[in-house]
Amino acid sequence: VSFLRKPKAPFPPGPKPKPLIGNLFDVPTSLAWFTYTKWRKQYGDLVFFEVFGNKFLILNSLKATTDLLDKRASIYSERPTIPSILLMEWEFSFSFMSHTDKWREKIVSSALSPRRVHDMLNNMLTTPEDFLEHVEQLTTAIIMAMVYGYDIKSLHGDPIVHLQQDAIKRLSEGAIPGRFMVNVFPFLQYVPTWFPGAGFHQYFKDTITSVRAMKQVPFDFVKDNMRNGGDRQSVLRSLLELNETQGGSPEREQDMKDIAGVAYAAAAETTTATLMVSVMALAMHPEVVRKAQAELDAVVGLGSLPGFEHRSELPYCEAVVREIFRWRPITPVAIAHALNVDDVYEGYLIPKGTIILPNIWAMVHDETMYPDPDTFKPERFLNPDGTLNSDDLIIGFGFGRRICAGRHAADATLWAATVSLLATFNIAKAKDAAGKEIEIEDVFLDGMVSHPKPFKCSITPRNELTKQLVANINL
Ligand code: HEM
Repeated sequence: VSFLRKPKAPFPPGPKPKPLIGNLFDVPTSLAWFTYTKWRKQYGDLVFFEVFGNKFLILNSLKATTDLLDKRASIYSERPTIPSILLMEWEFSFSFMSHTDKWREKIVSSALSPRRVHDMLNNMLTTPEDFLEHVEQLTTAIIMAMVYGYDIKSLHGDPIVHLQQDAIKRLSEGAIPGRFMVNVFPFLQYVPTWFPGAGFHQYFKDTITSVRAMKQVPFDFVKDNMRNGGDRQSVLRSLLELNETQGGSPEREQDMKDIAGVAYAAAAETTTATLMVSVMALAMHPEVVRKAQAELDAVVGLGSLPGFEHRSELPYCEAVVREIFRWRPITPVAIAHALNVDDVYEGYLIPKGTIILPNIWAMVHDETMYPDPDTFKPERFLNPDGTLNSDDLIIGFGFGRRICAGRHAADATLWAATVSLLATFNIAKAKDAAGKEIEIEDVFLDGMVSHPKPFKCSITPRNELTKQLVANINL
């Protein structure tokens, strides 16, 4: 009786597909969020497209995203499978996470100890030109302490950091849509290794070795620590102890090793990139630096370091942090969700299996919410009397059941690092030999996590007092 069925609702609007290949030639191969945002003007908040029968839906507004990913979370919370990610054994990272409560209290707060931020300040004083590396070292140290109870002193020569950097580099490269044809034609994974163009087999094989080592070596470290009665707390350790109290299943132990392995990917790279945005935004906006420093001096006092106990008394600094997350989100298209049944929204059919791409970039640049969206303006989060307004949603952390599990840790890290830097250093554009300011290019690199293009800036102690403060911090 299918001919009696009511005609199905149409798909949402989008570029017109060609037979078989669909929109293969319409989809952007780099910096996708700019194209998706352009499509918003043309097609609207929902943009639908197809590539070889795979269906995609771009969500270009916060309303549509909340309506679907939050209010209908029960059907919009799967993750799509990306062939290259499976073939590299990276898939564990996208299919887990219900253990988030354990992360918070004890472990997160000890990993965020002020000592690590102070280490960064100290490094800024000694070699300010390496500021990007100091930022990366801070976030890596925090994550490694949180997940493994493992202390790093430097990014250079640390064996565990090295393993993680290699694995993540391979993930980023391997997941770029156009990098491996196997993502477009999944059947290619079955062609033999000697087949022309099958070089990806070797790449994936090496990646598997790299990913396994990246998970195994720090796991052994935690096990050793537990066996020897060490008292280093960590997420992995508390998961393993939980497993032991429940009878100790080897499969679950394997899962836990995998969960911990994702830490560097999900946590260190994202937080590093956001801190880079922080330094970039401050260097480009001297008036913001001045206002934030004035607030810090009034509340904390020049020559002292801010702590979390000051956070609620620093509304302007809080607005700066919110604006950093908004202005240049480092996960501009979040992480794809997948829909597991047919759904109808606003009169359109969204078919089962559609891959949902939340375009965070379009949402944080929505002029009805954030007028003049490309301008870095912390005031947009303040009431006229200088208190914070109610817009405290950080869109950059994603949505619904899949919202970032580390958002509190990330937010706290960004806050602590940003206000500590502001309290002790002037951050400004660097100058060339002739004394002329070197402009900072507002350019971001492509990837799952979009970093600012490396840039130069000047980081100098505010005065002799803050210089001495930082120099003596660790003594
Ligand atoms: C500024 C830093 C960070 C940003 C911008 C960020 C952003 C995101 C985004 C956009 C998602 C996907 C949300 C969605 O699918 O709707 C996500 C997921 C996730 N994040 Fe973060 N993240 C950051 C830091 C962290 C940190 C520090 C951790 C761990 C300590 C972490 C752990 C995770 C995990 C485990 C998931 C997967 C959640 C799931 O699939 O259920 N992230 N993050």
